[in-house]
Amino acid sequence: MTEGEFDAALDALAPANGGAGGPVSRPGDRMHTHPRVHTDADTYVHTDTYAHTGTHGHTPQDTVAGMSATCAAHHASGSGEPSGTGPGGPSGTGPGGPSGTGTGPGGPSGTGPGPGVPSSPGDRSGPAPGSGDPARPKAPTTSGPRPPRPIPPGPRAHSTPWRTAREIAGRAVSGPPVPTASLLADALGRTLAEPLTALSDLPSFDTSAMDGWAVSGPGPWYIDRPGGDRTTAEAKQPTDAIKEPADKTADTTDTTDKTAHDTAHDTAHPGILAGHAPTEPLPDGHAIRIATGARVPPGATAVLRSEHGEVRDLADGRTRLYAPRPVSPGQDIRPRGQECRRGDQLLPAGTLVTPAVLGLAAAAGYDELTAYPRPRVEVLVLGDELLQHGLPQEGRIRDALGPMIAPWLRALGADAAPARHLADDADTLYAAIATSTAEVLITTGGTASGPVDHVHPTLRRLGAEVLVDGVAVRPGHPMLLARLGPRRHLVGLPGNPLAAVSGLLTLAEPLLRTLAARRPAAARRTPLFGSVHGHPHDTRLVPVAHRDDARYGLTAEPLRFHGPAMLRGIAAADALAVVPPGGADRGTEVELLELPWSAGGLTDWSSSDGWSSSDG
Ligand SMILES: Nc1nc2c(c(=O)[nH]1)N[C@H]1C(S)=C(S)[C@@H](COP(=O)(O)OP(=O)(O)OC[C@H]3O[C@@H](n4cnc5c(N)ncnc54)[C@H](O)[C@@H]3O)O[C@H]1N2
Ligand code: MOO
Repeated sequence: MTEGEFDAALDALAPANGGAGGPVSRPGDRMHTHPRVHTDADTYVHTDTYAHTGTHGHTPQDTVAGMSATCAAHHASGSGEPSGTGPGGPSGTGPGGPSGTGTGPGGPSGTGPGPGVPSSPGDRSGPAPGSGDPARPKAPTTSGPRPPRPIPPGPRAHSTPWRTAREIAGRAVSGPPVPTASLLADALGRTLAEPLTALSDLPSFDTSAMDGWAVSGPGPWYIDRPGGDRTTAEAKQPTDAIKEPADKTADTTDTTDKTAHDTAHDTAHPGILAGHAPTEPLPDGHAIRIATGARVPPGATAVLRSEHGEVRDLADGRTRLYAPRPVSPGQDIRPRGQECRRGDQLLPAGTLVTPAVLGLAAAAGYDELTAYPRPRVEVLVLGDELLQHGLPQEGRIRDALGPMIAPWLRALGADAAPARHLADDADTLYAAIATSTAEVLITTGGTASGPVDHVHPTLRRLGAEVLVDGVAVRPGHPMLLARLGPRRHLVGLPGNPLAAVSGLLTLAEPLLRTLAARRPAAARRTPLFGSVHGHPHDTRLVPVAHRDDARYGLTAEPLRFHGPAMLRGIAAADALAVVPPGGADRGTEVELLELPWSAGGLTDWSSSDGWSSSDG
């Protein structure tokens, strides 16, 4: 069955099942919404496959999240990967015993390894379906007795609830290291360790807000030149005329109207420019041309914009500046200290240094900022099958994680060196971890229990303390977190690319956040544009895109191509939706994990500071 045929089949199913998912056919890469299906076993195809085969059964999940087992099976067979007949043996033979033995996620503290952080009250990855969590939709009713569900092997037995895992990662270190001073440019993406206090008044002098004339008192005004030579700007005007006291009652019969433009753009007499030294006081009744940002001379009472002034040659040969509209005192002058006085706190400690903060700091007189250093992170990409160039071929695939993980870590505030590629060799991995000087090591792949999955044995060999060993989240459940030593940690990301993203956001992000003293992103909840099926026990992270909806306003639209081995969905996503066990219907508000580039966050991912593991 082709992708299109599969989608058509799902569309056809929707009305038959009650169409709970809203519209079923939309353009683009959006995931189709699907009816809630009738049996618990059918609700989450991925896990069912797991349960029946004792091995991973990704294929249905790779295609569409919320779909019936029937469709999934069709799709799986159409895609060339058998459904439910994996190497793990016949249905129901997976190790782990029946469900309900207390190994499911979400129990009281102690179900996860490590420090035993209790589940947060809102942790919905905890109890098994149907256990009365009011926030979770009820499990669909079944038509007959349900056979016991075998527990899948491996990490499942140790799975830490998703929220608990995040809390453990966030508390794995007590706080950031000692702050350091750095040049402004180097502080980007770091967190201020001290309040940003104004080193100067801002503005530090009375400033013209507009190009025009600084004027003193009511008009009309004689026009001066800067530099103390009090002459008119107009060559025709006798010098002595402007040395006379201003005569506000003089005959103002025009002979010629010069437009303001003519005068304002007289480059021979540009007036007071930004950056110029202070000028003499401006006497009452006088005006002087001034540029935006220039110091307003003492005595000036307002700035008249060039487009609001009229320079007229009078019958008596004099030239005067007129303001057809009333000029209010202080108009278009930014008084000294308008934004802040020296010593004012501009930003509190704990502020993320964004480009705007750099600008403010520079404006306020800073050359350096005291901020927490970026955590130094090393990425080790494992897998002999990985190619770094060219087309996938002969069973080998391109490394998708090396190019992705290091810049993503930088966006999370880390100083990540370019990824290193290691052969699938236990001693190589051991040496790389043992000799690394990084505060955080990230490995990709090798977390499961295959013949060349060396991460667990290597951590044992290193005597590491495993804080999280498997998380009740899909994809990515084999992810792990280990303490290698004081303030040295390792996050093991699963090799499947979207599973690695899940691990990055579940374990690496909270750890790096604490190390970098970054504040957690404000929790954001958004209604789902379409239904998403849930895993029976585990939290799901599903790529979503923001989408306007007539009924719900801004919604999160689940995207297709969200299987563990796929990046197509996440690459088009704005966020990952946190789907609780049991799933969520259209319109249900779900928590979103915003992606750094869509959250308005800082995406300082371009380069590292150039450190390598040989640095001290
Ligand atoms: N018996 C079991 N087998 C597996 C389980 C399990 O519970 N029991 N879990 C499955 C799940 S879920 C995942 S996720 C993976 C995790 O596997 P590893 O972390 O050991 O990763 P690998 O086996 O090395 O690779 C898995 C998959 O990902 C591809 N890969 C690896 N690195 C990259 C990369 N840098 N770029 C692109 N793709 C990569 C690799 O070729 C494999 O296809 O284990 C399941 N198995
Ligand atoms: O399928 Mo795994 O869930 O990629 O972690």
